Amino acid sequence: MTEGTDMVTIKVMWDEGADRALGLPGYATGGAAGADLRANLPDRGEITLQPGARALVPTGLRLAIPAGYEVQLRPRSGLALKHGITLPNTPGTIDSDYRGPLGVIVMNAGSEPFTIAHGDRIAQMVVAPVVQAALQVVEDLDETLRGVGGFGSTGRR
Ligand SMILES: O=c1ccn([C@H]2C[C@H](O)[C@@H](COP(=O)(O)OP(=O)(O)OP(=O)(O)O)O2)c(=O)[nH]1
Repeated sequence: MTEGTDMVTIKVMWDEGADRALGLPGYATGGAAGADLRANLPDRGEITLQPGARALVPTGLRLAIPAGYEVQLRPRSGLALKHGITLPNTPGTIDSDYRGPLGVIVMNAGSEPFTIAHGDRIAQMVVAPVVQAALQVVEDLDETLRGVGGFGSTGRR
């Protein structure tokens, strides 16, 4: 644990048939925000994504995230830059009350086929606090400098 970094305990259960030898997601450095998730493909061995294709890649894990937190699934920048590998739903949302298999939706936005092998680090998980909104209907909203301007209303530069 790095000094200054908050820590929360997340209970993890291995999925049936998952390869436990891959180990739990790990933080590469003391200051890393994300723990890398590995493709857990003991039966299939690998998945090849053609350009533009996507697949649900199992991690072999189930989580019990404490109430008040979520897990976000994010792409790895190296895979994104070198191969165009991304997550179409980034950041993927893992709810604190979800107990099913943790899957990563991986998409090949590159121009070459890309093969994900068993044990490859395909994405990263970031733990974040959650705030829920109490939505309240009113007839007027307060005035602001921006007002209704949006979608580029402040210009390009
Ligand atoms: O990349 C993802 C996204 C979601 N999930 C799981 C955990 C999450 O808690 C659940 C539901 O996700 P989400 O709310 O994004 O999906 P939905 O399409 O709105 O489905 P639902 O009606 O089940 O909420 O699916 C994953 O395993 N990987």
